[in-house]
Amino acid sequence: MHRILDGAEAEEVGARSEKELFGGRLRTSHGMTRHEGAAQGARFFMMLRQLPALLRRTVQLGWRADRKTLMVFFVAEVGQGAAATYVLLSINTILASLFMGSTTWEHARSSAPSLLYIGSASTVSAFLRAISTGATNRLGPKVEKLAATDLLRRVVRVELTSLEDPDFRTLVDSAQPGTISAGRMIGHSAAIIGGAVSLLAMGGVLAILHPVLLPLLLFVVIPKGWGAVRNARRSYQFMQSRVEHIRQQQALGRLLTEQHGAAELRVHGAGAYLLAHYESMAAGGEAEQSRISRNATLTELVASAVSGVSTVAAYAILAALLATQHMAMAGAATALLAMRIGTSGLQRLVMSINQLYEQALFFNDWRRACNEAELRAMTTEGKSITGPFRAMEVRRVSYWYPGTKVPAVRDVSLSVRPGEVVALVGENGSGKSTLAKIMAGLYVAQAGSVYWNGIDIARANRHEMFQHIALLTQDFKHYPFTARSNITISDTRKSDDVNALKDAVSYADLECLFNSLAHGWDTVLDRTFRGGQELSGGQWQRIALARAHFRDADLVICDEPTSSLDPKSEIQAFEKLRALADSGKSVLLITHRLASARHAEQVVVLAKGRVVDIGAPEELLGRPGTFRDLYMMQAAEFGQADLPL
Ligand SMILES: Nc1ncnc2c1ncn2[C@@H]1O[C@H](COP(=O)(O)OP(=O)(O)OP(=O)(O)O)[C@@H](O)[C@H]1O
Repeated sequence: MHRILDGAEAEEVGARSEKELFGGRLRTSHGMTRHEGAAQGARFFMMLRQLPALLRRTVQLGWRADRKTLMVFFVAEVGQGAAATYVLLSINTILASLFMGSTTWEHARSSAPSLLYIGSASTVSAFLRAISTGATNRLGPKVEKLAATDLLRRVVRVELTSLEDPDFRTLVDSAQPGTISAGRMIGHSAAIIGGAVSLLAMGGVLAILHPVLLPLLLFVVIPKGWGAVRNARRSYQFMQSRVEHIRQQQALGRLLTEQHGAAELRVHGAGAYLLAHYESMAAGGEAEQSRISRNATLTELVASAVSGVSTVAAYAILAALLATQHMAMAGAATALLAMRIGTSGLQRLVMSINQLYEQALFFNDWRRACNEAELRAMTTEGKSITGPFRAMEVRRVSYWYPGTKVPAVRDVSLSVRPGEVVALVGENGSGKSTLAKIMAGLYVAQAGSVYWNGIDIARANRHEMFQHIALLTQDFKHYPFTARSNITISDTRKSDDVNALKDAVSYADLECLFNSLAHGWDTVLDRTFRGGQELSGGQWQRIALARAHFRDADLVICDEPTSSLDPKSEIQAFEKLRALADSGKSVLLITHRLASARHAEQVVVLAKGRVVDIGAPEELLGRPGTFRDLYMMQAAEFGQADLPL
């Protein structure tokens, strides 16, 4: 049986796991997600100051999600407030009549219609409450969906470098709860608006009865509000300090459950090892959460005690007003009723404000992520790229990954023309993939320029440029969709074009495979879905080839496109890429198979980010240099010492 660890022990065990797996104790920095309110301390009045803006934002979201339902909600809430005022004032009239002293049959009879009206007003109020609850329940999910899609729409457009930036990733991750918060804020805002309307009604009645009753109401409720806000701040700060931990814990959880890598995990016995670390990392969070709950209970107790004392004082003052004849009996009875209703209403109001504020802290992360994603979006402006591809010129380009001092690509120049295969070769880490991403317009070089048909792509509309490019990378996506969608996803504008699909399938020699799939082209290529099927690595690579072909782009960028193919298929694949170039397309080919580079018009050899050799393959093989050395090394491995000169 597991021994329950105390807080310090659990923290220590969690820290050990983090060090072993992730190289150190995690930063508890909030990165971009630091929220001023939580950092300064969410003071009650600061919260009240923010309330109008919060309500405005929630209403705006509700308006965007479903304006008709929002209007219905408002009408129902105002109606409830009016009904509550009417009921209370009518009760006061009846009580006044009863306390006149003579409880005669006439008095009772004259009160009967008022009682009937009170009953009707209460029924209407209940009816309106049901309508406003229904409207709130309908709006919440709609707003949540709106917030989630708003965020995804923005994130999907950001520059690739932003997705590799850990701060931005943390921000996007911590914005996820914010989308749920947006939905919840509708409910809390509804409660605030409804509560404020009925409180205004109660306050109005109390003010009519005696002005001192109004501040009394506040004294009872303010301590509760203070406690709630204090706890909201704690739980937000806790969540923020654990965002990084939670991400890493979730990564461990995924490793334990996902199919990819499951075989290795079992054979190497890494499952139990990772599970143990998962448990110890979770223990740290658990201990912290228990500490926060203890503090929250303490705060609640203090708040309830102070509020209790205020309630006793309020009733004592009411009794004093009655005793000193500053208030009539009927008025005191109505005031008691209004105080009772008002106190619980005000308490609910304070709680709703607090809950709205708590959700707003997460919602603000969502807003921050949306704004940041907007700032990091790839521009859709710039010079238009139209007409067929004529040339790409790379001139003295250098690129540094964010936070690195050594450039991954330095001072590189080359060109690509229609009908050419340009092969990028070089050792691991020499900068080939980075250069390909720069040429694809995914990274913007810090020095030098890339020109597409003479237009500097840093100043061009890159979305238009992408329409001319197909990308086939080493880590191409295995979409958990049908075989058909896995190919047509490269150009969704023509996903119904059966002839283009057939061409792509035939290009990648996939006919036999597709005919053998249980549901043909409609088979889902993921075993974790019912009826799904898994493919081999080589078969997946053919799907990726078909995907690139389906796009029918001017420039095809292939990063190690054949690493999983058998020798025969590999030779065929290179022949197909050659044929693609012969049909007028351009191919940028990254490969470690130097024999295949021989079919290129131009070979560019990279070392430590620099071009160390460039020229036609025969030319490079004919003179001493890196390409010739590497080629000889590979040839010797296959027992072909002679160069194919
Ligand atoms: N996202 C990244 N952030 C920071 N550094 C990176 C990133 N990607 C690559 N690098 C670094 O940039 C350098 C060039 O990497 P790149 O992937 O371009 O090499 P490559 O020639 O394609 O290697 P390989 O043949 O192994 O695929 C390497 O030192 C690598 O560590």
